[in-house]
Amino acid sequence: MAFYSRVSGSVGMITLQNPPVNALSAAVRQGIVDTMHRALSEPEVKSVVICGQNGKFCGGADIREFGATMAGPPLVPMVHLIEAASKPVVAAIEGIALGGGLELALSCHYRIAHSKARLGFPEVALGLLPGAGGTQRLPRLVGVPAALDLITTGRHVTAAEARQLGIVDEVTELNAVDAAVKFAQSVAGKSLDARRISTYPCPRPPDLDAIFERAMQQVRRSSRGAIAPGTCVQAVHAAVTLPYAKGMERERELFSVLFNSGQARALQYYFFAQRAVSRWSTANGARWDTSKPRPVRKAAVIGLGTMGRGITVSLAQAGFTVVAVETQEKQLSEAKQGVSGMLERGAKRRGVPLAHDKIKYSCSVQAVADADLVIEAVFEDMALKKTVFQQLSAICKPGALLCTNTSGLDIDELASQTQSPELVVGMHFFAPAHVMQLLEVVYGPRSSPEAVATAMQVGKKMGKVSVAVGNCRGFVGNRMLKQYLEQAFFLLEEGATPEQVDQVLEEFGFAMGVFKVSDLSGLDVGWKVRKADGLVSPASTGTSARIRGGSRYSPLGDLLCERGRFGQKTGKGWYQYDKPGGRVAKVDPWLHGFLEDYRAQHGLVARRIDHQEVLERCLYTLINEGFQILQDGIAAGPEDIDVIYVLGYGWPRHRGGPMFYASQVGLDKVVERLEHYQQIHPDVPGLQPSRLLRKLAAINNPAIHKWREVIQKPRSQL
Ligand SMILES: CC(C)(COP(=O)(O)OP(=O)(O)OC[C@H]1O[C@@H](n2cnc3c(N)ncnc32)[C@H](O)[C@@H]1OP(=O)(O)O)[C@@H](O)C(=O)NCCC(=O)NCCSC(=O)C[C@@H](O)CCCCCCCCCCCCC(=O)O
Repeated sequence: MAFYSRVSGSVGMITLQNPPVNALSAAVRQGIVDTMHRALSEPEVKSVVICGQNGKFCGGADIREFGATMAGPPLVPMVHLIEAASKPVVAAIEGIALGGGLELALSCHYRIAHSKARLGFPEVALGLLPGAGGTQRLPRLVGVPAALDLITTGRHVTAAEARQLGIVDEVTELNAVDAAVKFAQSVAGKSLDARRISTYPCPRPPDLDAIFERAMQQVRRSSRGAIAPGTCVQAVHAAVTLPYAKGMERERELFSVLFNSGQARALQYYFFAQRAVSRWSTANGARWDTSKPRPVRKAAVIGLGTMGRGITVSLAQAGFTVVAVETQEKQLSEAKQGVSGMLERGAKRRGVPLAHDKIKYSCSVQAVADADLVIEAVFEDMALKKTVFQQLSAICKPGALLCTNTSGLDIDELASQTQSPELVVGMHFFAPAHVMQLLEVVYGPRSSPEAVATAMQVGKKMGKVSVAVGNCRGFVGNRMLKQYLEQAFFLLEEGATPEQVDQVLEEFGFAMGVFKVSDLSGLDVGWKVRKADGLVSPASTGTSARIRGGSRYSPLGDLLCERGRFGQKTGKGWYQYDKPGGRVAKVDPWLHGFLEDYRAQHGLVARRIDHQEVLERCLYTLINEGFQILQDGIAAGPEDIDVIYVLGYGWPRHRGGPMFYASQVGLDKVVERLEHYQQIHPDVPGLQPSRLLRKLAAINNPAIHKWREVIQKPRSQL
C-alpha cells in the first residue's frame, strides 16, 4: 500500500510500502491513486513528495502479479494522474528506481536522487518493455540514443550518470527524502508547464534512421533470438514518429505482444529461479534457514593455474584476505603476474580499488595453516588431489573448511583423506572463474550443513550465484552435458557435420554450438577423463569399436585427439582456425573427409538428418538426465538445474532453462520423442525416459512449480 502524511505543513508525502522493494502491487497502485487525490484536494498542501519505505524508492511493477488476473488501478492512468497534477510532485529516489518505479518517477515533475541510488529499465530482462510510458517519456527527456541504450540493455545507471543524462534534477549525499521535501517547498506554486515530460517534443537527430538501423543490428547480434530487445527499439521508434498519445497506444500494443509471449514467461520464471536457489536444501535434510555459516575472513587457494588464478582474483575482489600457493617458484612468479594483470583490468573496468594487498603469495602449503577456508585448485587428478587433502588435513587449523575445485570428481573420496570429512565440500567454479557467475557447491554424504552454508555464503560474497548440488559423477551440469555431447557425436556418425549441429543449437539460442564449445575448452579435457575411465581403446573397426560396457560409444573425439587436434589451442579441432589460439571457427574440409572415412570404416551409411532430430536428440537426452538428477536427489528442484544451465552452459535465458523448456514443450511429448529415438537406438541408455519424467508426464504435465511435490525426497539423516 501507500501511506499519506503531511510534512512541514504544506508538503503531502506519499510513502510506498511493499517490502522488500516496494513493487507496484495492486494495493500500492490503489494507495498512490487514493493519496494523490487526497493531496490534491487538501488546500494546505502546496506540493507533493513520493518516496519509498526503507530506503528503496520502487523496484517496478510487481512481477508476481503478472501470472494472475490484474486487479487494482492500472499503471498508465496512475502515471497520467501524477503528471497532470496541478501541484508539483517530486520523486525522492533512494536505493532503486527500476522499471515501473522509474516510470513513476518520470511522471513526477522533479526527481531528487540519493548518490547511491540506481535507476534503470530492466524490463527487457523479463521479456518486456517499459509499459507505463517509459519508452515514450525517456527519449523525450534524454534523447533517442541514450534511451535506446538504457531500454534495450536494461542496464542500471548510478545517480551521477542519471544526473548527467538529465534523468534526475539533483543528486544528494544526504537524506534524499529531506532534500525532496525542501525542494518541493521551493517549487510550490511554480508553473508546471515545462515539467510534464509527455508534452516535450521528442528530439530528432539528423541521422535518425541510421541510429535505429544500428540499434536493430546491435540487438539482433546480441539477443540470440530474444524478441524483447528488438521490440523495445520499435517502441522507442514510436516516440519519435508519433505524437505522445499515439505513441502510448503503440507502446501498449507492443507490450501486449511481449507480455503474452512464452519468452516473457520463461524470463520471469528464470528471475525467480535465480533467487530461489539461495534457499537451498540438501538430500539429507539440511536447509538454508536452519544452517549457520562459519565466519570466513582468510581464504587460501592451492594451485595457481587458470582456475586458481581466477578464484584468487574473485576472492580478493570480494574483500577476503587470500593466501595463494603454488609450490614451484617459477610458476608462482608467473601466477603473481597473471593475477596482478587480472586485478588491474578488473579494477579499471569496474572502477573499484585495486585488491593487490589482499593477496599473500607463497611456495609453501604451510602458509595456509591459519586460513578459515582453503580452495584446492590443482589439476583434475584424483591421486594428486588426495595427496593435497591429506596435507591440508594435517596442516589446517581445526574447523577450517576444505574445498576442492573439481568439475566432477568424487567429493566423498577426497573427504575420506581428511580427519574432518564433515568440513569438505566441492566448489565447482566455471572458467574464467573471476568472470563466470555460476558456482556449484557440492556436498558429499558427510558434508555438514554448516560447511554447505559457509561455501554458499562465500560464493555469494564472491558475486556468484551458488547452487547446492549433491555428489555424483559430473554433479549436475557436466552430468547432463555428457548426454548432450554423446548425442552430438552420434549425429556425426550418422551423417551430420559439426557445423550443421552447431547451427541448429545456435538458432535455438545457445551462445555457441556444442562443437565450437568443445574446441574452445579443449578436446583433450574430455579425452583425459575418458582415458582415466578406461573408455579409450586402441582403434579397431566395426561395431565393437563403438560399444563400451554394452552401450553405444563414439570414439570420434578420441580419434581427433590422437591426431593432435585439441581445438582452438592447436588451431584444429572440430573446425580449423587460422593459427593455434585462433578464435574464428572455419569449416574444415579435412574433417568432412575424416568423417566419411570413419563411416566407411565402420560400415555406417550417412543419412540426411533434419533440424528437428538434432534438437530433440541433443536437448531431450540432456533434459532426461536432468529428471534423473531430480529423481536421485542430486538437485533439489528444477530451478537449480535451470540456473546452472543458463549461467554455466550458455542455455538461452529466454527459454528459461532445460527443465522449464521441457515443461513448455510438454513432458508427454518429451517422453514420446525419447521413446521414438530409443526404438531406433536401443543401445543408447540416455534415450530411456527416466521414471520421474514418465511419472510427471502421466499426471498430466503439472506446472513446474508443482514438480517438487512429486519428487520423492530421501529421508533426513541429520
Ligand atoms: C530490485 C532488485 C535490484 C533488488 O535486488 P536484491 O539483490 O537486493 O534483492 P533480490 O533480487 O533478491 O530481491 C529481493 C526480493 O524481492 C523480490 N522482487 C524484486 N523485484 C521485484 C518485483 N519487481 N516484483 C516482485 N518481486 C520483486 C525478489 O523476487 C526477491 O524475493 P524472493 O522471494 O524471490 O527472494 C532486484 O530484485 C531486481 O532487479 N528486481 C527486478 C526489478 C525489475 O525488473 N523491475 C521491473 C519490473 S516490470 C515493470 O516494471 C513493468 C513496467 O514497465 C510497466 C508494466 C505495465 C503494467 C501493465 C500490466 C498490464 C498487464 C496486462 C497486459 C495485458 C496485455 C494484453 O493482453 O493486452
